Amino acid sequence: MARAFLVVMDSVGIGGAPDAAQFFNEDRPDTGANTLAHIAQACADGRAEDGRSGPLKVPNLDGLGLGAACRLASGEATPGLDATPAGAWGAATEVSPGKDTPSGHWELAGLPVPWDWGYFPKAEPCFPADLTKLVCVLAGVDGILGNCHASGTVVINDLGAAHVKTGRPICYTSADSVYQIAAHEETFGLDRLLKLCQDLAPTLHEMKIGRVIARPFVGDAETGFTRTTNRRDYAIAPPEPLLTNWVQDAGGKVQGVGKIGDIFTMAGIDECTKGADAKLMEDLQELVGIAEDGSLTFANFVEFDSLYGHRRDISGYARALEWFDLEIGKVLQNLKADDLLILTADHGNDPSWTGTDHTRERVPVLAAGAGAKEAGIMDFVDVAATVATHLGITPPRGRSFL
Ligand SMILES: O=P(O)(O)O[C@H]1O[C@H](CO)[C@@H](O)[C@H]1O
Ligand SMILES: [Mn+2]
Ligand SMILES: [Mn+2]
Repeated sequence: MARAFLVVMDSVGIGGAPDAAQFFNEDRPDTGANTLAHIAQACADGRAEDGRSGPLKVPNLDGLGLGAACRLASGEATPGLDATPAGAWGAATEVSPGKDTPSGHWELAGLPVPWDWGYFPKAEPCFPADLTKLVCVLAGVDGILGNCHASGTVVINDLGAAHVKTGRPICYTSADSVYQIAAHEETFGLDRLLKLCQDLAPTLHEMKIGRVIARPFVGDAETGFTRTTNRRDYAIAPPEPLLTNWVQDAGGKVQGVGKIGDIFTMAGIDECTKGADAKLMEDLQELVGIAEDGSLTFANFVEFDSLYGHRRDISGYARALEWFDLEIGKVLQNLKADDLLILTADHGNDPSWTGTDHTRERVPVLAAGAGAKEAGIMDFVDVAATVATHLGITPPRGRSFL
C-alpha cells in the first residue's frame, strides 16, 4: 500500500511569481528575485567560495528536475544544473496574500489563506501602546526593547546586553505577520519566555497576526549572543481541514518532522519530531524505513531560510543545498515501491536580494517514485491533491499532477 513523504525545503524558491511586484524588500519590489538561480549564478561566477567551491553541485535534486523547474518558472539560467529530469517535475504558483511560512505551507496542504494577515507598520515604535502594556503585564516587566522591524540576529547583538541588564524582552517584527520576542535563556529564562509567548498569542491571533515566535538566545556581551534551537512558534490555527486532516480522517498516520507541528498547530498531526536540520534528516531517514502504509510524513527543513536566506549569505545557502542534496540522495535510495516523495518549498528568500525578508517566488515541485514527467506550472494546492490521490483520498481542492 502507498506511503507519502512531503518535504519542504524552506525558502528554496525558483523565481517567476506573477505577482512579485506586489511584494517588497525595503522599497524594492520582489520582481526578478530568484533564490535558486541567483545562488547557482553566484557559485558559477566564483562569488560563493566560503566553505565550498565552484558551480553549485546538487545532482540528486537536479536529477529530479530542479534546474528544469527553475528555467520553466522564471526563464532564468541555472548554471551547473543541466540534468535531464528523471522525476516528475514542475513549478507551483502561490495565491495566498502573504509570502510567509504558514501561508505557503497551508496552501501546499490544500488551503489558500482566506484572509488578509495583520502587519505592523515600519515605524518606531511599531507596536500599539496597549499591546506593549499587555506584554509588560504578562512578563512582569516595566518595558520592552526593540519595538521595531529588525533582523533577529542583528537585534540580539544590538540589544542583548541591555536586555540582560534590564530584564526587558526584545520585541520585533518583519515584513511577515509576526510578533517575535527574543530573550536570554538563562537570565530571562526559557520557560518564562515560552509562557509569555503562549499567553500573548490569543490577543495577536485576534489581530490576524499569524504567529508569536519565541526566540531564545544565549551568550554575553563579550563573546556575542547566539540563538538556540529552542525557538517556538505559536501560530494561528488553520481555519479549515487540510491535507493532514484528510489523511487522518482516511485512517492514515500523519508524522511531522521539524516546524510542521507548529505551523499547523498540530492539526491533523499525530506526532512531530524537533531539532536542527541534521537531526531532522536522521528522523526522515529513519521514517523512510518504518513509516506505516497509508501514512503521510510531512517535513520542513528551515535552515536554508533561517540561517542563510534571511542573513543574505549566498555561500552558506549553497553549502546547505549541497549538504541537503547529498543527504536526500540516501533517502531516495531507500524509498519502497508505491512510495511517493515530493520535494517543494513554501516561498523564496533570495540571498542576493535587498533587505532581509522573504521574496515572492514560484517554488519547485519534484516527485520521486512516479517516473519521469513534465508536470508544468501548477497551483500550490495541487501538491496536496497529488499526495491525497496517491494515498487513495479524493481531494476536496486541486488536482493531482501525476
Ligand atoms: O530575522 P529573524 O528573527 O530570523 O526573522 C525571520 O523569521 C521570521 C519567522 O520565520 C520571519 O518573519 C523573519 O523575519
Ligand atoms: Mn518558510
Ligand atoms: Mn523565514
